[in-house]
Amino acid sequence: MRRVQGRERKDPVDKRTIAEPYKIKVVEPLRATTRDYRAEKIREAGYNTFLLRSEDVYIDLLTDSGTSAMSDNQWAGMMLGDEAYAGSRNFYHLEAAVQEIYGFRYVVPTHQGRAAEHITSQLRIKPGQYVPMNMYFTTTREHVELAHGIFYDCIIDEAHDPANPHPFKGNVDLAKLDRLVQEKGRDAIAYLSLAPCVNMAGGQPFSMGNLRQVAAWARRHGIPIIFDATRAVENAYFIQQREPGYAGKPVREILREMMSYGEGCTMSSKKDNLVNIGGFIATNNEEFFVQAKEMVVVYEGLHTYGGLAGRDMEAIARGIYEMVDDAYIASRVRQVEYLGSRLREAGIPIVEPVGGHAVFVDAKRFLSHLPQEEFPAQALAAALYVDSGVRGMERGIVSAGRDPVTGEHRRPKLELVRLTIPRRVYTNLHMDVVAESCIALYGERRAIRGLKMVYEPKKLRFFQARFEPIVP
Ligand SMILES: Cc1ncc(COP(=O)(O)O)c(C=O)c1O
Ligand SMILES: N[C@@H](Cc1ccc(O)cc1)C(=O)O
Repeated sequence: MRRVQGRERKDPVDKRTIAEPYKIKVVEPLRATTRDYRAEKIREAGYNTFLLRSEDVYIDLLTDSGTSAMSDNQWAGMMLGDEAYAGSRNFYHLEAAVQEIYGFRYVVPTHQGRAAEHITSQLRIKPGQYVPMNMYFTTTREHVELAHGIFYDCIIDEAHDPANPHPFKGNVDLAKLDRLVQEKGRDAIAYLSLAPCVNMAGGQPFSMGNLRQVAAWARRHGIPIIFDATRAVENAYFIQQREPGYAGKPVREILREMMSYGEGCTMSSKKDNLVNIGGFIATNNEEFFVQAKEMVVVYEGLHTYGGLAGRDMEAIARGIYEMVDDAYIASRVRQVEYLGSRLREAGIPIVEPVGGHAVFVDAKRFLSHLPQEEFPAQALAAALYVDSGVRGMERGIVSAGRDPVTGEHRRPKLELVRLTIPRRVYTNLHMDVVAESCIALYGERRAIRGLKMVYEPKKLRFFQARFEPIVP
């Protein structure tokens, strides 16, 4: 594959490059640093990439959350912010965009996704109830547990195997759902929380076929589906590309069909919606809507702004229409695949297939000389930063935290470093720099030492934990 700022069509007849469907109008300089400087900075940051200053990072692949480049249309919308406390016109634009594109009737804005999760968990979970999810997400599970609910993993087993090439590793295993109902009874289940493009599995989509079956199961048992719609458009793109019957169908229609199987969703707009801040709850359940509106005023702000400025709601509304542009979403997901293909060609172990928002390096295989107690993914993310100033994120034993009942480390099968690609921000030459750094490190992998944790926060420990190298 040519190293150019576009990607090549798979179609052997037409080998022409497809470029990004936008041009760059504003740029932000990047700062290069030396290796010694970075070694000092990561030490000061306790070997945790979350604790680095962004100005010390060269290419920032920590997250795709809130890091998108907004369009000129979104920036123009920011100038039309109606900063009224109540009834801002931008709220009505947001509401209309969600109704039109996601298809849910009622909308409650929140300042970001976890606020929507907080309100939903508190209102919809009775203590002791289970919430089946297609793999955990850190904040979602935390809010389930804070509401005294119990997380239940119902994703297919293939999702826990980084090398398994299943095209829809985000699928739900219906036998696991059946088992839960048989053992605990229907009333022990609060709702099904389904995430498109499952973050912790590597950005893996579910298929429409699987979703239809899950929806039929849920209807039969009277259990609502509440999506975590954070990366739903990326999932819609994979359905378009991989699922029979959907080729050539606009992602906009696919997304609408996906959402039609749910009662509602929580949303972190900081991803698919192409903005730097925001989120919402959307639902067709009027009773839940009324309760959520009552609760949002306690934690976020009035129900027509939910912790957001008018200008932020306008940017989300416009981003919602932009995200369903087929050319945009193809370009976004193909850039992720481009980085994945460079690593794959070099023999670096990554999660296959490559997901929608990030390439996940398999630290277990990359650093096979380190046991999981020495935090291989944490060590690899730190080493990558020292090598090139590229910032990724640990997604392994540190992220998994401790079991609330036993207090023991949870030991996920996946021990990964996530290289997360912000939307419309970097070019493929940046991806080449990232790939070259991973390749160089792979050559020197035996020199990477394990870490010990010297500070461990009680909740969501990966954000602030501190480490030191293990001295042999
Ligand atoms: C799948 C998923 N759900 C929920 C959230 C929570 O969203 P936020 O960061 O906006 O609070 C995130 C990111 O944090 C996410 O990736
Ligand atoms: N949702 C964002 C921010 C985040 C990162 C890690 C987390 O565990 C929680 C939130 C992301 O996935 O990048």
